[in-house]
Amino acid sequence: MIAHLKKLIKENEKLNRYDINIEELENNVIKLNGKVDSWGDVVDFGHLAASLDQVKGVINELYTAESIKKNMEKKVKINLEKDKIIKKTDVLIVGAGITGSAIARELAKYDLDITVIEKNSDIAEGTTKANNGMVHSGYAATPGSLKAELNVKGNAKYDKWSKELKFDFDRTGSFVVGFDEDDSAHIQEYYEKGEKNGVPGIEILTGDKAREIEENLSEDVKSALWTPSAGYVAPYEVAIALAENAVENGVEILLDTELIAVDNAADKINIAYTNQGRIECSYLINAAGVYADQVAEMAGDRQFTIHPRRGTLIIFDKEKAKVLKSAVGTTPSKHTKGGVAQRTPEGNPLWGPTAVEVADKTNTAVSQEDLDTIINKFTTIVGGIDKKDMITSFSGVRAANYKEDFVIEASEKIKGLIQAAAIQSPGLASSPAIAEKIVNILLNEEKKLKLLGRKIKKKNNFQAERVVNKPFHQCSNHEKEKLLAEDPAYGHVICRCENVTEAEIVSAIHGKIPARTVDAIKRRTRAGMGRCQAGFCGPRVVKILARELGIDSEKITKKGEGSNIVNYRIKELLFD
Ligand SMILES: O=P(O)(O)OC[C@H](O)CO
Repeated sequence: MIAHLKKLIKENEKLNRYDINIEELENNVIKLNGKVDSWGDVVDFGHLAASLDQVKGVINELYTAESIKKNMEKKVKINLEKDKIIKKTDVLIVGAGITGSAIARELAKYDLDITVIEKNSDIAEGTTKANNGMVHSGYAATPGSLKAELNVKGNAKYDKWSKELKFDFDRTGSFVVGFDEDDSAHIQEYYEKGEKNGVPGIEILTGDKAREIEENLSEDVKSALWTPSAGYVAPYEVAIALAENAVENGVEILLDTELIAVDNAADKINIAYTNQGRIECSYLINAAGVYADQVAEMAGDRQFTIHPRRGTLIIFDKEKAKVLKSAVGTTPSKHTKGGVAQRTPEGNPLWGPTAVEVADKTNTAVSQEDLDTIINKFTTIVGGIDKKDMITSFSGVRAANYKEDFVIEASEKIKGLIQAAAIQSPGLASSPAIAEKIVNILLNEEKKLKLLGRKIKKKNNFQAERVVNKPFHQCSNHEKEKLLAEDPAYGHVICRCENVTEAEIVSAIHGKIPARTVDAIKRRTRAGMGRCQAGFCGPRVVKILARELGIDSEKITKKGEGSNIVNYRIKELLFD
């Protein structure tokens, strides 16, 4: 393997993007020789020192570039043979996570034809769904960075977003707590950064003062950074709300549609080849999350590498909703600003994430070590919650780059390519401001390049308010009676933990962005998110999906191709 890497390194002309001396690089790779059995080992070694970290970046890039090239050659050939044109569009957004959805909705304010492609079967199915939902205040970002600029701006826009798009947002404030002098130094550093970044109301409190706000904080907490502007949301709910509102304003979203190659002849974006056929477009916005480096490579201008960083989260029973009012974070540790104990807007305590570098972008495993790290860290900070209150755990993968800052820019090399990449924390908080920045970049690029050749005007019929039904269990008795008279399926409770009715599930299946998988139903209605974790409602949801989509239950999946739930039937599903 080492010999192969060395050959690749020598052949590759792009190494200077890391300012790496080839000799030094080779020496470092040689140092790894004999100690490396697997790709995972390379990753571990890669984090021993900064120079080795760079080695890992280059190795990662070389491998990615090589495999993309091979895949593209293979897939484009197949696709060109089909030569099917799906559509022509002004702007193609790749990726329907929080970033892509926010950009789509912001661009929908303009007189543009906009298409979003998402390789997964639903919105927010990648990194977004496993985000902890923290709308950070902005104390951790390095002043002068894009993260610093966009975090504070984005955070301030959440009240308006929440009102217009009708998602839950709790601006509860957040702490970073300290136990000793080391922690105090970190808190002081965060305070100074926060002040420079313009975080409103930031202050350092004594432990006692912090306990006046958050009574279950450990007596051992001696000091705390307090930022009242922090809050939390359900990240998938925000992404779906944005995407639905984008659709309400004319955006087309194509799910299960994967970018496989880009025609960039004459150094400009011309055609995006997908697994469904080709899309002709003038602009391509890369919001592809952990795959953004691969998309940039396909589009012809890759200046960054995404190295996946896994984070595990634990969710606890809603019975423990009252344990914390605000979000309580810790001081930084390797690869993370610290992790947080907080609540979801529905009241489930949520702890994490961990931060573990992984080689594979699809590695969302949960290890016992991850779980122990979270439990050990937060049980020393907050009282009143125990392991037995856990209802689920899961992992997501952050889209980290080596600069540890967002990449938000127009390509200088490929006309029409705009990057919204390396969006890791505080990406969720920053997303309203990221979307605005991308729109400004696109408007400026068009003025300069005239790829569309017309003036882009603001629409006067943009509908900012999302049309969405209130959950049935939150309706007044009068509203419930009215709904029941219209549709008796509101009287049929499918998810008993979260009080979700059959009518709501059916409505999600036929919604603006149809929910066609069990997880998509869960993200829109909360069916399966409760204490029993779909033990009761799971099979019933499968049956309703099969009926409404007119397909066999064996074809129903948890989250798209390859995740079928029922293998074969030995008898009919009898329950109702
Ligand atoms: O661990 P970090 O620094 O990537 O942050 C992740 C989450 O935003 C913490 O709330």
